[in-house]
Amino acid sequence: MNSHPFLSAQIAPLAPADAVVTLSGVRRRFNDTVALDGISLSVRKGEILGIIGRSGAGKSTLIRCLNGLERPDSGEITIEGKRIDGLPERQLQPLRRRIGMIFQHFNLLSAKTVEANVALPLKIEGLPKAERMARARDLLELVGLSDKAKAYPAQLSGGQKQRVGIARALAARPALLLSDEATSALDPETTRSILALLKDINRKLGLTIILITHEMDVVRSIADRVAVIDAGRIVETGTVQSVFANPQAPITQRLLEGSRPRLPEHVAARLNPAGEAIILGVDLSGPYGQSRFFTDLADALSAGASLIQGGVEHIQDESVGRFFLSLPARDANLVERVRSTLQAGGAHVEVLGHV
Ligand SMILES: Nc1ncnc2c1ncn2[C@@H]1O[C@H](COP(=O)(O)OP(=O)(O)OP(=O)(O)O)[C@@H](O)[C@H]1O
Repeated sequence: MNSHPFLSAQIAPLAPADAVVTLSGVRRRFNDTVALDGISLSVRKGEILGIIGRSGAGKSTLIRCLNGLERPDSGEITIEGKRIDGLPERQLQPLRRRIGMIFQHFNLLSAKTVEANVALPLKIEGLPKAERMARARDLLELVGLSDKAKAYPAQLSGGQKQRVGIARALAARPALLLSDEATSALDPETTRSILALLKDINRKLGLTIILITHEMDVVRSIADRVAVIDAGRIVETGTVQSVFANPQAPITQRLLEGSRPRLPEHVAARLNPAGEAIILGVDLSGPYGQSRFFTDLADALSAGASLIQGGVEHIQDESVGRFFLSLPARDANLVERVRSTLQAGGAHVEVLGHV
């Protein structure tokens, strides 16, 4: 469900019983800059939440508050039911181990082998060598790098380095994996393979993942839910399909611009409050987009509507579509019939203007 852009940041949602992470009214300012302006959200066990926003929106500050590197000025942060805001450093350390992190530039130690990098968090924990090496071997198998255990980071590709980063992040069996722009430095094909690996690990281990990114495609391919952050506030949350099908906040619409059909420029430039043709924007998601919509669309086209532009795509297992139709403004009955039929099917229909 989409939340109202102006309410979501201020009203703390009730945390679900199986929440791994809960933030409530988290604020952080740096002198005159408000980096986080009352962030409230929770992440359920086994969920993948994508947090997306432009540069400067507050993503890094949010991550740093989650892993205890930054303290909020006010508000509460709970990880697995324990308040972490305001804890002294000594008490933060064991809680920090409950959070695995992967980074854009991998942060591997170049002088250590792949298996030593993976086993490092366990060495810090004081696990005996045989146990940590056995765990490193299991993790390297999980990420498909068993044959690189003795290699050094410089001998690996970017995608392989990130696989090592993922294995290392999982070493201490974290409750939460934080991914900070983990695919931003990778090419599209490698990005897809890393995202598929994260989804696979999420399913196999039931691992909760927060993905911080500025790329909608990352969110689209693996997140269950998305939270859009802008100027330190959550301006929109919802399932990935609902946010892609019908983005509410202007910033979400801008972030999605490149990945959804748009009204052609020459039509958009001529939009007016009055004119011969009414332009409708139609957003749909779910089963309606798979069959009945096209029957209804064909009926509308044969009755006098024209299709300007549009398409349907699959987001994970659900179809999401966006279409632009033009209808003769003088035929009010037709306009109303098309509108009510599409709405009855579950589409969101909006009059964008006239040309
Ligand atoms: N230590 C700091 N001192 C002063 N201002 C800061 C500090 N850290 C962050 N800010 C400011 O807070 C705001 C949010 O910054 P933040 O780094 O969290 O954004 P971001 O979404 O992670 O951006 P990017 O995607 O570019 O990394 C920005 O205006 C930034 O300049």
